[in-house]
Amino acid sequence: MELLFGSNTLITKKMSQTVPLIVRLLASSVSVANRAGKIVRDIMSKGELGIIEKGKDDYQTEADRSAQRCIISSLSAQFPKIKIIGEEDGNENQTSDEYLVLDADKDILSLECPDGLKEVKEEDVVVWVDPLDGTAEYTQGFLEHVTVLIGISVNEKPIAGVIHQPYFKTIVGNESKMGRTIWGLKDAGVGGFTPGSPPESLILTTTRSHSNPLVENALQVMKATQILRVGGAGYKVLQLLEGKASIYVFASPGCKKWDTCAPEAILTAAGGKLTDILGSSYKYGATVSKPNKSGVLAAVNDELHTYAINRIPQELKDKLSA
Ligand SMILES: Nc1ncnc2c1ncn2[C@@H]1O[C@H](COP(=O)(O)O)[C@@H](OP(=O)(O)O)[C@H]1O
Ligand SMILES: [Mg+2]
Ligand SMILES: [Mg+2]
Ligand SMILES: [Mg+2]
Repeated sequence: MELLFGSNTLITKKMSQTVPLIVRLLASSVSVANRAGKIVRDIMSKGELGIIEKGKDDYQTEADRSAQRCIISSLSAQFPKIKIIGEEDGNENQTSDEYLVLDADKDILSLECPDGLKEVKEEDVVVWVDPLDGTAEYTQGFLEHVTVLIGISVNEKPIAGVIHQPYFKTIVGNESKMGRTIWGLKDAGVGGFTPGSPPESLILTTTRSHSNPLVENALQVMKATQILRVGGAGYKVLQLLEGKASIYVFASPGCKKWDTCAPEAILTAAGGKLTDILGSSYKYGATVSKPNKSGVLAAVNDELHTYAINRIPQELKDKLSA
């Protein structure tokens, strides 16, 4: 009787406690990323991509626009004071009831919030949204490279994030399920996939569609046994998380804060590191410049990250220093 009374009290106490903002925001981000992934698939199935050329080798499709509208409408409806920055211009203030998602993932809601994040307020948070990472690959049919990225930063640092893969196929019995969502939270861990150990030999991952002589130079000096060339910052960091590659090298401007915020948060939560090619961390506050001018260098652990930084020639570092 005493035991029953004790556990009931505990349950009541737990339910009456409110879930911290960061956990609620991550749980909502997981739900909305799933919906954005469905939008990305539906637009591809209809076949009307509505491609716009934003710049050289830089495209936007109806999927980028609609997925961003879904994510920004849904998160701003629930967290009105949070600053949300999305890749696609002219979309920030557009809200749409059609795509409104007000659910929050139940498993994430039950995560224990790390002590240092329990008191975070909406005003301290900036969310970076890449509604479709790997647009070039999306238009060319390399659909498994495509991800939806929602990165959560607090006081300029990426502390949580979601990478959703709309085209990841899981076979359950006779049925196949499309899409999976990977998440990470600083000091709490990562989930949604099976982490893999780094490969035995040095395997690099890099851009498939935005290479240039600087990018190639940085790859050559690493003395790797293999170089994987795939689309999207999200997909490349997933390859690190899954043990398919150990270093992501991109010695070029081109990636922006929305490309790296979510991947950096998840990689860091898993024990890895993402910086520019000089080894300095990017900041993710509301007023920072959007381009990652000094490239991207990410590794599964500190040792491999240091190895890579040390191999980049000083001349190349000078060329890319901001
Ligand atoms: N030279 C460049 N010009 C424009 N965008 C670039 C770029 N280099 C990289 N990016 C952006 O960085 C992300 C990862 O690039 P990559 O696949 O080449 O590694 C892509 O995001 P989006 O697909 O979301 O635009 C891509 O557009
Ligand atoms: Mg783009
Ligand atoms: Mg991107
Ligand atoms: Mg994009």
